Amino acid sequence: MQFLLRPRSTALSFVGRFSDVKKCRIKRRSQGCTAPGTRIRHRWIKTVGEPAICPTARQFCSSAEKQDVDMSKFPVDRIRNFSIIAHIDHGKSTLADRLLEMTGAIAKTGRNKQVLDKLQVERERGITVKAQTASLFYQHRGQTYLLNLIDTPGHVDFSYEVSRSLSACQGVLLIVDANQGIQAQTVANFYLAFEAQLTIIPVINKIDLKNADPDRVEKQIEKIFDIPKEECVRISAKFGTNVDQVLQEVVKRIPPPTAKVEEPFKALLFDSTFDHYRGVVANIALFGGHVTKGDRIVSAHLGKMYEVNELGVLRPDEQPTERLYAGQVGYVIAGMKDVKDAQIGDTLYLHKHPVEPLPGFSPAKSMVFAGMYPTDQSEYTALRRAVEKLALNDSSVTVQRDNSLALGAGWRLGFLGLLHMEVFIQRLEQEYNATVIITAPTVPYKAVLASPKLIKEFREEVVTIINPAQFPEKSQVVEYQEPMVMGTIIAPDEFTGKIMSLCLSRRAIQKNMVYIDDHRVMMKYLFPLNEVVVDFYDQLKSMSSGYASFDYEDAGYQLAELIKIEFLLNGKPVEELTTVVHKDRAYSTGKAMCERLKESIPRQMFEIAVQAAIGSKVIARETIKAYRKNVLAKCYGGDITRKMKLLKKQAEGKKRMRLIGNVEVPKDAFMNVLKRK
Ligand SMILES: Nc1nc2c(ncn2[C@@H]2O[C@H](COP(=O)(O)OP(=O)(O)OP(=O)(O)O)[C@@H](O)[C@H]2O)c(=O)[nH]1
Repeated sequence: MQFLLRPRSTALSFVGRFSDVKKCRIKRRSQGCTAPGTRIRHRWIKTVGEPAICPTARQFCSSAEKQDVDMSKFPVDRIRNFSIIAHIDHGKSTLADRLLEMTGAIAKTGRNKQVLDKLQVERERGITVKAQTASLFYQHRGQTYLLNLIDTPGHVDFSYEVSRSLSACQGVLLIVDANQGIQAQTVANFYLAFEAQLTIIPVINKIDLKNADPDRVEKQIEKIFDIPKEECVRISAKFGTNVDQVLQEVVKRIPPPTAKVEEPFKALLFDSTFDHYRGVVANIALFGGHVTKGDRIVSAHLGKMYEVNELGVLRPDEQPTERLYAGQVGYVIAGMKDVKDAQIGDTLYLHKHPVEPLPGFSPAKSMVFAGMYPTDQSEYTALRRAVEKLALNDSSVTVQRDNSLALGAGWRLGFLGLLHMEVFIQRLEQEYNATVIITAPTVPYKAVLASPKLIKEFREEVVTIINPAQFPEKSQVVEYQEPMVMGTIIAPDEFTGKIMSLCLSRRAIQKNMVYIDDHRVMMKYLFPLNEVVVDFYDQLKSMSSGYASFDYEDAGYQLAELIKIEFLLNGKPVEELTTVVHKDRAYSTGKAMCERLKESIPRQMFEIAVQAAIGSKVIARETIKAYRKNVLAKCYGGDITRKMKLLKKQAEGKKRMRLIGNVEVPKDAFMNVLKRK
């Protein structure tokens, strides 16, 4: 029988025999460490059937292979800090597995699969959501090198994770799939690294595939990125082919950090997580000096002082050490109670030795907003706790309290994109057992206000509207603006015509089109964010048989003719259905939503008018017919005046119901209409 355990003294979990680990106590059920079939018994987690697939478990098994290196004497010129970046699924995490194995950080079991993807949602979806750091010791020509690697996510929604990881590095491995070639996120990630002036090593992965064409990919890299093909490394991360060459190139080509141990302590806080027992665990890159357990440190941005309780390196699990030195990447726990205390991009310094803060980086910008409510209001408090905890671990989510007449108390949440939103909700459901109603996503519009009353109310002239219900009327504004994005599409040229008409239908303006090789084109389009946020990528994928890739970046705001559509049930507006659309979409959206509402609301004793309206003008209408109760059923023959009296009474009853707007709308009707299709 095997047990998955979490010893009290360390953050490590491992699989072992009961007798080996009697003294250990489970601290908590750690994220991602529970395999299907795992259940908690007493204070132990017992794995039933399959042994736990806990990645951290395997790493502990390899602890014997860990080298003890005296970091105080470790020369900075033998440190390399680098990130692995690529388009989604091009093999970043698989390469990270091989690098961890080859440097002895984890045991070579043949079963290591995306070891650094620790969250349950990451393992289920097979994608990286959170960047992960690992410190490796590598022997090269008789010398030990310290390699700090950061595995990053590939999806556009998480590119903020990539850019902040790059701030702790001097170089990157740019992975490109030997079969798919350069894709949209390859280009986006290349430019992130290029603009940060990092050394870029192109790595062509999956050369074992039958359809691999590394020559073609090398040509693409030469043409698009202007990197000579001789600089590319060809590997198979899956089978470990040439992976050693990658390590050699890292040592040879990526420069060491310029940090000096003699300088005062100066560190960039580039990532953080929240542990309920120990508070904030901040990942830092040291740009100078050293920090020791017990030191008093200050965060430059907030000016708050903390005492370092624990620090160490990530190998890839936390391994506590006494000190961290210039050039190293590691973690500190310093009694920060809230992730907001650990502002990403902040500079840490020693209490008595203030330093010039590092440039840092701007906070993540929410691209998509949605309302979230408990399915049952009695679960509000539990859900509030879950949202707070999860938001602590994901500082790129913005949370504001919100109230809805139909759905009760809830929140308006801001996300970096739709996948980010889905991942957040999946984590709420899986990690906190919460069930929620999520409203239709909307993008942040801007309105330049004309009405002095509104300016006073909002306390500014240009307001950002994240809740369509608060969208100001046209008469009250000078103009509306909508967020724009610069989209990059890469696809085989046979699909160019179809893609162009799809983009046109999404109000996009073509900016550029180049051939990246004989058969593939790269197109640049300026899109309104609203047009790409929901289903654009799905449509693009299906029309190109899965061959097109898409990425976008923020491109500011543009003037737009926007219209607020309200939905009414028997004349009463339903606030949470209010939608903002471009004027050209108003009629089609109004009609489609009315039809969906009609399908979702059951027939009642009176007729229900479902209307879409722009101001006082109704633009679409559906009618839900009443059940006609036969009040005359018991009147056989008889007096006509009696029949008329009964029918009049029934009509009055219906009128009264309509008048008080007593439409019974089942909760799932809202969900059906609000939910994205
Ligand atoms: N045949 C083959 N498959 C590979 C190779 N490297 C990775 N894969 C497979 O490609 C898929 C994606 O690999 P990942 O390592 O998860 O890719 P990733 O870039 O980390 O993905 P994201 O984190 O989601 O962006 C997995 O099914 C891997 O097994 C390789 O060298 N050869």
